[in-house]
Amino acid sequence: MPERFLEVKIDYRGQDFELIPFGAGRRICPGLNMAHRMLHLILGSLIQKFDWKLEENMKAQNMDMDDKFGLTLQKNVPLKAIPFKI
Ligand code: HEM
Repeated sequence: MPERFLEVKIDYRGQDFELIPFGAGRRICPGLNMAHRMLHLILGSLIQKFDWKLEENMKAQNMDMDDKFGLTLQKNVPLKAIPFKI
């Protein structure tokens, strides 16, 4: 639910410990600014240039959305999204 971050003023640059995708403190990711710029471009390009489908016989409503316990949240069963050019 990415929309849970809309309207929320959480700093992702290592100030609010409820969200630290780049770590925090002295060893914080030095690529943070570059990643922040690139991510929007990459994600935007993937959405604009391709349509996406699930594996054969897989329906969105049957997708396994369970997660694994750990330091970061990972899907229990990896999502295989197949791009096809528009
Ligand atoms: C979405 C993209 C990225 C994420 C989520 C990410 C996340 C992280 C995290 C969590 C750490 C560990 C920080 C810590 O120990 O507190 C880290 C370290 C590091 N990242 Fe990134 N990173 C990203 C992109 C990049 C990019 C684009 C570069 C370089 C161009 C980069 C270079 C590094 C380096 C060199 C370290 C080691 C820093 C150190 O140990 O002092 N990262 N990153």
